[in-house]
Amino acid sequence: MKYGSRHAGKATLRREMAALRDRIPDPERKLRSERACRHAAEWLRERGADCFLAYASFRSELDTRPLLEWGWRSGLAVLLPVCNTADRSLELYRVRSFDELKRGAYGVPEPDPAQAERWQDARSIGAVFVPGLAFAPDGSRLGYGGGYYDRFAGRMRASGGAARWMGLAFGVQIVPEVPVEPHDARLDGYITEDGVYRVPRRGGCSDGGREADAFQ
Ligand SMILES: Nc1nc2c(c(=O)[nH]1)N(C=O)[C@@H](CNc1ccc(C(=O)N[C@@H](CCC(=O)O)C(=O)O)cc1)CN2
Ligand SMILES: Nc1ncnc2c1ncn2[C@@H]1O[C@H](COP(=O)(O)OP(=O)(O)OP(=O)(O)O)[C@@H](O)[C@H]1O
Repeated sequence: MKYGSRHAGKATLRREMAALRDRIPDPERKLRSERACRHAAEWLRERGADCFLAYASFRSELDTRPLLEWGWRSGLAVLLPVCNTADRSLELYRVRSFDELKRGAYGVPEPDPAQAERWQDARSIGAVFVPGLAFAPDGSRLGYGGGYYDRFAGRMRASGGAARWMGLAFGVQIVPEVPVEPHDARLDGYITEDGVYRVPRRGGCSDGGREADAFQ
C-alpha cells in the first residue's frame, strides 16, 4: 500500500511516510526537488511576494536549497526558523547565505543567531513553505509531532499575518487523508514537482474540495 491505511494513527503514518520518502533514489530526489522549487519560485513571483519563510532540509526531505538560492538571487527576504525546544516555538531569522546556518535541534540546519538577522515582523511574510511527512488535498498536514508549525500558525494569526501557507514536498507525500486533531493548522495548498495545488475555498455548496481540479 502506498500510504497509511484509512484509520492508521499519526504514529503509523509518520513511520510509513518517512520510509516512503527515504526510498527516493538520490538522482530522482535532486530532480524532483529542483522541479518543486521552480514551481515555488514561479508561484512566489506571480504573487509578488518579497518575503517568505522556508525550511532548511534534513533527513530525506525535499531539498529546498534551489528555492533559497533563487530567493537570494531575486532580492527577496529569505527567512528560516530556529526551534526553541523549551516551549516548542519557532523564531524567525533572515538568512543571506548558507554560511549563516549551523546544525540545530534535531539535526535540522538552522540560522546561527550570531550571524543571521532576527525577524519579528510576521505581517511582512507573504508565504510560508511548510515541511511535513504527509499532506492531503483538504489542506491537512502531518509533521514530526512537535506541534511547531501549529503553534506558529496561531501566533501568525494573532499578529495579523496574512501569509499563504503551502506545503512543499514530494508528490509521493500527498495522500487522500491525514488524521487531524483540532489544533492542526490547515494549509492553503501544496507544491510538489508536479505543480501547485490550492485547497478549494470552504463554504457555499462545496463538498470540501473532493471534486476540485488537481493542479491549476
Ligand atoms: N527541515 C525542517 N525543519 C523543521 C521542521 C521540519 O519538519 N523540517 N519542523 C517541523 O515541525 C520543526 C522541527 N520539528 C521536529 C520535531 C520532531 C523531530 C523528531 O526528531 N522527532 C522524533 C520523535 C520525537 C519524540 O517523539 O520523542 C523522530 O521523528 O524520531 C524533528 C523535528 C522546525 N524545523
Ligand atoms: N497551538 C498549540 N498549542 C499548544 N499545543 C499544541 C498546539 N499545536 C499542537 N500542540 C501539541 O503539540 C503536539 C504535537 O502536535 P502534532 O502531532 O499535530 O504535530 P505536527 O504538526 O506533526 O508537528 P510539527 O508542526 O512540529 O511538524 C501535540 O501534543 C499537541 O497537543
